[in-house]
Amino acid sequence: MSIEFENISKTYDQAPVLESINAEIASGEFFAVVGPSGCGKSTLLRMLAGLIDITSGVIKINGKQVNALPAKNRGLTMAFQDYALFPFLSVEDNIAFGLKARKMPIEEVKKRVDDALEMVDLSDFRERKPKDLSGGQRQRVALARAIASDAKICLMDEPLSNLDAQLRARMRSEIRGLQRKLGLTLIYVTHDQVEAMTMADHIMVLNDHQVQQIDTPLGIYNHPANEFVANFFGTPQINILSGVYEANDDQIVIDHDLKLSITEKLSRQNYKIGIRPNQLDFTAVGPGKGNATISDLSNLGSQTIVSALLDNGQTVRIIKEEQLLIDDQQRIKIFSKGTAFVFDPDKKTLAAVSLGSPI
Ligand SMILES: Nc1ncnc2c1ncn2[C@@H]1O[C@H](COP(=O)(O)OP(=O)(O)OP(=O)(O)O)[C@@H](O)[C@H]1O
Repeated sequence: MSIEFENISKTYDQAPVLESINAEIASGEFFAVVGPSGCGKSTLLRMLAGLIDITSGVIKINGKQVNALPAKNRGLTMAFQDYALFPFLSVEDNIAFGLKARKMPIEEVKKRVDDALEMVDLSDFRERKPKDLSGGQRQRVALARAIASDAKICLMDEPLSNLDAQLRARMRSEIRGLQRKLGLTLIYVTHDQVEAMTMADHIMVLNDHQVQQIDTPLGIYNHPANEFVANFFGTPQINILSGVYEANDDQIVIDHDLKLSITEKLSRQNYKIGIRPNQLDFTAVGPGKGNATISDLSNLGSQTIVSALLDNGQTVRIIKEEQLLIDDQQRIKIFSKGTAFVFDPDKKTLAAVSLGSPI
């Protein structure tokens, strides 16, 4: 089942929350919606579910406008962060409720409930009432209910937010596997860029009431539409540095060792440059040499994240794929080994450029 958002806007008490949202979601696609808290992710999902009104625009499911269709007739299933479970029903009855209501044969209901309970690790909790569960367990019941459903569109709003890291990692791949197997169209709201990157076919990035970019995970990482998107994806965060365009040499100069060769002519003098921490490297040098001083080291086991202060006052983060033992305050020479992004003053991406070799 495909989904289309056509010029969807939403205002609450005249305050805009979403402006002119356009997106097409293909049948069987895993579509993640990401953005910072309050950017309107849940609002978009709730409009699609039919739980709140659309201020203007059209939502289509399988090519048919559904603006006025009641939630229960939209053929969707939902696992929302606060989606209420029936307090008087046991865990298994909560999961089976919708299936029984649709007159599914009882053996089929039992199988689906069993499979779903196993998947979310709650087989031993089937008799319990929601009040006797932890927050994370309740969330898993809501997830199991969505998994067991036979709807072809599934909406999930931060479904893994209350789970511990291990279970969350397992659930990510279980949900992804199940979505593929059943051919579900899955709209998945999260503020977690890693979740979106690892699970989705396409990602919609929302901010400032608007769509910033819709692309594949690698498309977003490799070709961010603007500074916001570049900042949102990637751990540790991309470095945003100031550079000056020198028209004579067609270069953007960050400092005397960090220069970007630019093929296209740029008109303005000052630019923001985005360089991912894995696109920088350094060598240790003697006192008074190089272009930066190490200010902090975080050893993560297989990697080391290094913070360094460039002599011109800008701070950069660099990832080394090794356990690095080096002194704080060590002088280093930073150089580049890959691509960078040049942002114009409106924060749009002008170009992805190759960094010049060290001089
Ligand atoms: N019923 C309402 N009346 C007025 N404003 C609302 C209402 N519901 C949500 N909002 C506002 O709309 C904006 C978007 O809220 P929404 O819940 O969609 O954001 P979100 O991106 O899902 O955030 P989070 O990640 O924190 O859940 C917020 O500023 C919120 O305060």
